[in-house]
Amino acid sequence: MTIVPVALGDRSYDVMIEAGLLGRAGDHLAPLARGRRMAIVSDENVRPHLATLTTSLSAAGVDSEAIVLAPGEASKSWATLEQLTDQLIALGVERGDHVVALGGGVIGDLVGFACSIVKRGCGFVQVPTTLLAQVDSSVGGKTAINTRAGKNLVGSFHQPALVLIDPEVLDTLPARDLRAGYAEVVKYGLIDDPSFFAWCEANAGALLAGDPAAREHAIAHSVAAKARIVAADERETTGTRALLNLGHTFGHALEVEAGFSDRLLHGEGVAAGMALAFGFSAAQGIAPAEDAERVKAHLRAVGLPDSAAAAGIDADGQALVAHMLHDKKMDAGTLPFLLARGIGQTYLDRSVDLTAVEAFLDAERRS
Ligand SMILES: NC(=O)c1ccc[n+]([C@@H]2O[C@H](COP(=O)([O-])OP(=O)(O)OC[C@H]3O[C@@H](n4cnc5c(N)ncnc54)[C@H](O)[C@@H]3O)[C@@H](O)[C@H]2O)c1
Ligand SMILES: O=C(O)C(=O)C[C@@H](O)[C@H](O)[C@H](O)COP(=O)(O)O
Ligand SMILES: [Zn+2]
Repeated sequence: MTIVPVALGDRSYDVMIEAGLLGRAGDHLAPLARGRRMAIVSDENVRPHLATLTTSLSAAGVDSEAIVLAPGEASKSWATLEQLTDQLIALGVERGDHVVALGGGVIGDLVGFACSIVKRGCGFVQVPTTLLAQVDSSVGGKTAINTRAGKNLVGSFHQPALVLIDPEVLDTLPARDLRAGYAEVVKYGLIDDPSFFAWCEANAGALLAGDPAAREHAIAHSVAAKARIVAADERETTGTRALLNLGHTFGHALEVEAGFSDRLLHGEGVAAGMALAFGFSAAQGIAPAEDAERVKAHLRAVGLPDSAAAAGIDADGQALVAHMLHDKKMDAGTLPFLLARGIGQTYLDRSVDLTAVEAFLDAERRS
């Protein structure tokens, strides 16, 4: 088993990664159950894994009750949050209990947020079942729902008590969702790890084909990178954690245009967003054009969108920049952007001219 510690003082926890771990999850969850019934929140598509988890819990002497929600980004909403908090309260969840979030990033973000407000905060455990959730969303404690105005605009920081990752659950994940999650893997290479980006170029095929060694390496490497960044800047106050937002200012604007629907998955928006961040950096003379082209070429090679058009979004620069003004990185009326001096050289630029961003997006749209 690989164990990655997330060092956050009295909020520290471990991320355990091991093939087949879901079938043994009960052993790790029993101490958190304190002899009480555990609530598990999941979605319809995850039912086969829910059965494995409940069996493992009962073998460890823990009773459980499942709440199964509708799948998809639309569940990160006020309506589903209200329904879920009512259900958790009806189940008698106490502050000292730990609710299990079994699913992708949607379940993890929603359940984490619900657990941060039910009874003013109860515990939770992340058992991520998508590549995206295993490499990114289950670690770090960002929780949220979407609002009409934008992505993740209402939420909290609420750390899980434990993260259990079983790479084998990815065997049932549809190829499109696997690819979308892969965008967040590539992100770690582009942020500050050029040799990991080179590893991605060489191994993406094997990883996306389900090769266990490639999959486990990508998960463990990504989790370690995320744990390091989160430990350095838990609440995104110094600029370090903002690096994890590479591609997201552009990507979230594309997601708003798509109406948080299956038309554009989060990872697809991030892929297009990273291509745009590199394209803009190159257009401004900050990054070499070859690096921006290399990023786009890799995204295309794995079937991810490398532009707004490839993501199926036809919106002008003004409309996209208007969405960006709701970004949570806004600071005293200016919008800091994640730009890059090259592959593995991402930085937070606080002096980006939004009219230049608009012009760049309009030129891209015409090209
Ligand atoms: N909190 C964070 O730090 C963070 C980081 C990245 C992304 N996110 C959020 O995560 C969300 C995207 O997460 P996602 O890509 O996991 O999407 P998701 O949770 O919608 O899961 C994708 C699809 O896979 C299905 N699924 C999940 N596990 C499965 C399995 N093992 N087998 C078969 N089907 C399975 C789901 O039902 C869904 O249809 C977005 O809302 C994004 O904003 C949060
Ligand atoms: O954990 C982080 O910090 C991230 O930024 C990870 C992102 O991949 C994730 O999509 C996150 O939810 C975006 O954060 P937001 O603050 O822009 O909503
Ligand atoms: Zn993301």
